[in-house]
Amino acid sequence: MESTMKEIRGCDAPCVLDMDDAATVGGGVEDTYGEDRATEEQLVTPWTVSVASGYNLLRDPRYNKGLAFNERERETHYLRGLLPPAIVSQELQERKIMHNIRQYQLPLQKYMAMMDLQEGNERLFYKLLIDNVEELLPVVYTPTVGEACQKYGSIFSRPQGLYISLKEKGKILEVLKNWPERSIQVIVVTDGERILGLGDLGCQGMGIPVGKLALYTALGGLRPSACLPITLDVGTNNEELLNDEFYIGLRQKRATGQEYADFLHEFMTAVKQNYGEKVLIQFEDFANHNAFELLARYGTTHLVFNDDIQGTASVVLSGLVAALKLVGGTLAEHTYLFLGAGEAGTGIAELIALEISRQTKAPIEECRKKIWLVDSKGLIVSSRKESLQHFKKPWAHEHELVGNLLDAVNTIKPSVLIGTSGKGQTFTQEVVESISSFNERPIILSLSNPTSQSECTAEQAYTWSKGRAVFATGSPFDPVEYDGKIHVPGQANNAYIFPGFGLGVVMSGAIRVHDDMLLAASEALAQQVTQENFDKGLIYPPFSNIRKISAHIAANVAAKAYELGLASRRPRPKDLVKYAESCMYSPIYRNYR
Ligand SMILES: NC(=O)C1=CN([C@@H]2O[C@H](COP(=O)(O)OP(=O)(O)OC[C@H]3O[C@@H](n4cnc5c(N)ncnc54)[C@H](OP(=O)(O)O)[C@@H]3O)[C@@H](O)[C@H]2O)C=CC1
Ligand SMILES: CC(=O)C(=O)O
Ligand SMILES: [Mg+2]
Repeated sequence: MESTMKEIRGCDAPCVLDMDDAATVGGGVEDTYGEDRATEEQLVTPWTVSVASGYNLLRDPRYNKGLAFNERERETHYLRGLLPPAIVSQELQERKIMHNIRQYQLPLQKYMAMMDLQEGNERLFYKLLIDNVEELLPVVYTPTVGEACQKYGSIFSRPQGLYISLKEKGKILEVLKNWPERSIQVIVVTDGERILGLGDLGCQGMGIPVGKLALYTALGGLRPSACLPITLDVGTNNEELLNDEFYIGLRQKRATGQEYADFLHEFMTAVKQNYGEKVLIQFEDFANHNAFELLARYGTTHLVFNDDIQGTASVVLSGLVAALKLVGGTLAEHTYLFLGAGEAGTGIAELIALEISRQTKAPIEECRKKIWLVDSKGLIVSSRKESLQHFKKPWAHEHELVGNLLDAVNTIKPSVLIGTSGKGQTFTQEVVESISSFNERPIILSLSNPTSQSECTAEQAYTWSKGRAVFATGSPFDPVEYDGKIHVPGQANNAYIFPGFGLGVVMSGAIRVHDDMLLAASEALAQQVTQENFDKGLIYPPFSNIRKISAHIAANVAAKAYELGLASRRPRPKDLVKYAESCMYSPIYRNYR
């Protein structure tokens, strides 16, 4: 087919796609905002495009290069006198900033230095993050981002992302138009009600979408300008914040019921109207009483993905598949016990059951019986069914009541113990010793974030299991020496999945997320674990290879989207891994004419 080609947004290198994908108006220019179609009575936003130079260029994070502007650029862009004479390379700038960041004692100081850099020189920020990912991930992401959200009001200097509060009800579309970028591919949105395991942080949850999207770019190669962090401020029930003079959000209790639903619906409608069908909307850190409903309600009309339910499930399934190489057996031959039956817990449980069903051809209802969950009231069993939230009901198996985790471990005798409770120190010595007494190599995952909420520490897991646990955590822990051997805990965090998953969705032009795409992401991640990793007890590959890993995840996800008929970008690239790599944003400075 003869097709007109154009550059795909979000691709650093020119990528080829079919012009038929883009809605065009006369003259071939996209009328994304309907300005050309607007009647005289309709209001339009007066967008202008200008070339930055001089002082404005130095103040524009996207184009600022600091002392890396060369002589010619300083001349042609009116920078003479605005910079000292030295010209330095991006590499030297990177070394200097890393040196400075390492001087800070407190993680929060490092976080603030990174945020300053992001707001001052975007490419340098991403170069640092990509080149030093293992060192800086805990700074811009969990655990430090949790502390940053708790103190967001005090450390707030310049706004990041888009704040949409109840005050903007009826005007959400207009608010979206205030955002300076027009070609958005991924939105991460929160309402701040369940920020990590820290509870309701209201409007201060903004640190999470900002951090997640920084990872979309650094780890997954999505262009920064294509990423939009959004916080929906529907109030907060956190009394401490409501009484905090530095709190930055609405001082009112959370909207609920119809008011909440209408507000969210206006938001979802406005996003589609403004950015089209193919913007990926990632729900993040919503409380479970809204999260499941939002996913179900918008899963058939919008391109939505819940990171806490789906991304976490995909990363944990991958870790379990890899762990089988260390402990033996098939997924179906293991018994699983969760502490925590919310978004993460039931999301993971369902994907494990789905994969077991796929492997064994047994009905999913049968496969679920291998999986048990404990919530704050004890083991989830059939006699509790009536009072359970809907997402727990499939896990209410026949069993007598069991009141606590230790008794559940002793009764169920799991080989895999997974913590998704948001409560720290709940995998006690007795619990770890018990599971280690009937498993040669128990699999123990303490997924709750941040570090303070981890169900147990790495040191506790290895010591109490006498070095036998296959162990991973949601937030990073240092390696532990036990009995003369170094044990390296992996980081079981959805950060392995969502950046590559998002890239796969965007590059294939997928119009919906399907469970099989989560399985494809999971499978691709598990394939990246090497023998060298296994030898250290790792069930995840190191983050230092994450861009390569993300390209493989993206390719597998895109391949599945094509197979399912959900991909709209034609023609399908032959080599999806190469294509994914070619689409990735590079933070290297550009030369300006
Ligand atoms: N590593 C990763 O990639 C990810 C980690 N997480 C972490 O997982 C944690 C949970 O998140 P999420 O599932 O969304 O939260 P939810 O609020 O949806 O679920 C929490 C669950 O834990 C249960 N629970 C709370 N306290 C206890 C307790 N003391 N004993 C037993 N059960 C308890 C709750 O019980 P009840 O229902 O009775 O209230 C609920 O079922 C958070 O810390 C989050 O940071 C989340 C996503 C990804
Ligand atoms: C990692 C993550 O998404 C969470 O803890 O909520
Ligand atoms: Mg989350």
